[in-house]
Amino acid sequence: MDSSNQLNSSLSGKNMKGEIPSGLNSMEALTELWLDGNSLTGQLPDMSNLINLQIVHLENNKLTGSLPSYLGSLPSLQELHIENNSFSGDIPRALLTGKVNFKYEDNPQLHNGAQQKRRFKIILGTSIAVCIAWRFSTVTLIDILIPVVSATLLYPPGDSLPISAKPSTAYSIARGGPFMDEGVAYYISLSELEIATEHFSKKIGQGSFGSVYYGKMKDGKEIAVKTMADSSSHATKQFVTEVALLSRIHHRNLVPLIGYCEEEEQRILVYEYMHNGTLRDRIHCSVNQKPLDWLARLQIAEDAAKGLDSNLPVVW
Ligand SMILES: Nc1ncnc2c1ncn2[C@@H]1O[C@H](COP(=O)(O)OP(=O)(O)OP(=O)(O)O)[C@@H](O)[C@H]1O
Repeated sequence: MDSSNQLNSSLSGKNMKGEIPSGLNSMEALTELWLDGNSLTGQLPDMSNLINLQIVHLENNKLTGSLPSYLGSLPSLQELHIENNSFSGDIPRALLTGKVNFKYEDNPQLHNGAQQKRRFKIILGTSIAVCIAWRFSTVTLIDILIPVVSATLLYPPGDSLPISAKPSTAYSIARGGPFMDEGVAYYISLSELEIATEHFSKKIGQGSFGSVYYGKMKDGKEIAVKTMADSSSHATKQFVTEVALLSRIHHRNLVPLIGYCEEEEQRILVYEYMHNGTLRDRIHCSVNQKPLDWLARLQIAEDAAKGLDSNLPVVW
């Protein structure tokens, strides 16, 4: 993951089995996909939305099916390696122009349309020569056979149609910006917070800012209340910056700040309560939940990267 909101997945040689999940297509920030040296099966999922994809390594798997023609039109694609799989059908011509570093050896059922055409031309030449020689020696079925053979050779079955210049509709989908212009953190009185947290009785965590408590507002909204233990100038600055920034910035990948409190030497931040535990717990499977699959982990990395997008000032 780099600072320019890019994501690459390096899952080479991880002994992965099964199909490449179709959810991959929603990871538009993906720039590199390394899945080589696994035991992946099935067809390629739709990847037509991955307009930032530059490098794809799928070699040494058990993938089947044909190569979709949009692959040759992915605007950022520079490298595509699919050697030693079981792909079949014709290779999209756009992948053979040299623009993409394309490696496809050891896919016995995969055909290079251009080479196949040359082979047909040679066969056509030979057939005509044989026919002419035969024509001079006999007048049996030749008059019928020549038009049939020519027609078959000029339009070989399976020769792919020219690729449409029309771009995939996926590229033209308008996407909204990362900011949502709604909600501003508001002031919550200490007495209100004491009621909501039952006098700060349910501690749910501890961070560098201070202790975090569970609470429930009068309207039933569940909250995480961060109390500031440190009264140093650095902590004060952090508090002021966090309130100022998070009041303005709402992003679907950032926990929403609901309100704040500054009373009787107390500095408190009130966030929306997140039910699914911490990311750390989920990643390390320390909660009683099913382990996350690699796609979910990749999605989390992408969402975290979006939250840290360079357009947002970050408080460390
Ligand atoms: N919005 C929330 N919903 C549910 N639990 C939360 C929430 N915010 C914090 N917690 C709990 O409180 C703990 C401490 O959170 P906090 O954000 O203060 O620190 P941190 O992110 O763990 O570390 P740091 O203070 O260094 O950023 C978390 O690990 C989590 O268990």
